Amino acid sequence: MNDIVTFQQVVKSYGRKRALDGITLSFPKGKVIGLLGENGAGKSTMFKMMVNLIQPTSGEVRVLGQKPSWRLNERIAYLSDRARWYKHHSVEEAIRFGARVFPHFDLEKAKQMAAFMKLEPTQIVGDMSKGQEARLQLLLSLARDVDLILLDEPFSGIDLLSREKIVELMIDTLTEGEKTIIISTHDIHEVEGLFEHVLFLKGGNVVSQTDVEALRQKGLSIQEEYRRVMG
Ligand SMILES: Nc1ncnc2c1ncn2[C@@H]1O[C@H](COP(=O)(O)OP(=O)(O)OP(=O)(O)O)[C@@H](O)[C@H]1O
Repeated sequence: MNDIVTFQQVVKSYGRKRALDGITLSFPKGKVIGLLGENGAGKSTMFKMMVNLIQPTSGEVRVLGQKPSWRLNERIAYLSDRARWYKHHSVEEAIRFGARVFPHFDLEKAKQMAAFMKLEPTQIVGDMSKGQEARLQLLLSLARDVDLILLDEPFSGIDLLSREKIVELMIDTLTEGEKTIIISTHDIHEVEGLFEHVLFLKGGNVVSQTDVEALRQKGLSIQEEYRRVMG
């Protein structure tokens, strides 16, 4: 199995609104993948389907070769674009809580990432800035030793320099392994170096998908390709 997630003719309707319009695509295994598209293109809807939070109106989704289910979610880390952490927890407590409740959580890795992301162990979530909380959320997902990591807009609220550092850390730690990471973001320029494969979504359908190496060989950046296919 070379594809970790597949969508076959997937439609999702909310009343008369079609969030996904018969989408057929597959996400290759073992890569860092960008799921890119304008507001309302259907990215969050796709993530939620992969973790069984919503079901397709019609069509079929397969994740790790199976129908999405709560049981399968043990092998997936999912960071929602609306995620909030417990306000009263300190960074240290959040990490210990993560180790208790999330399957395959690497406590040591989480502590190292917190230090790298300049989060003090005693800092309280309720007192954090948006960007600090976003860093905490991100590390709690990245510290899980799972097959598939889904990050829905993980960098929003994180300032430019911190984002660049975090992206560097992710490039160092993620691009070599077996894991598949799917990331949606609007900050394409700053995370260019992270992606190995990109999918472009528009109006509930995939308009293009390509390996980033193939783009580079054509002398194109992801941002230039985005403008070309979305324009
Ligand atoms: N619960 C819902 N009820 C009605 N419409 C919805 C619901 N959830 C999503 N939609 C609609 O489905 C479409 C796709 O939404 P989705 O959140 O998947 O987009 P997105 O690509 O993640 O957007 P963004 O980049 O703004 O986060 C949008 O038009 C949105 O308004």
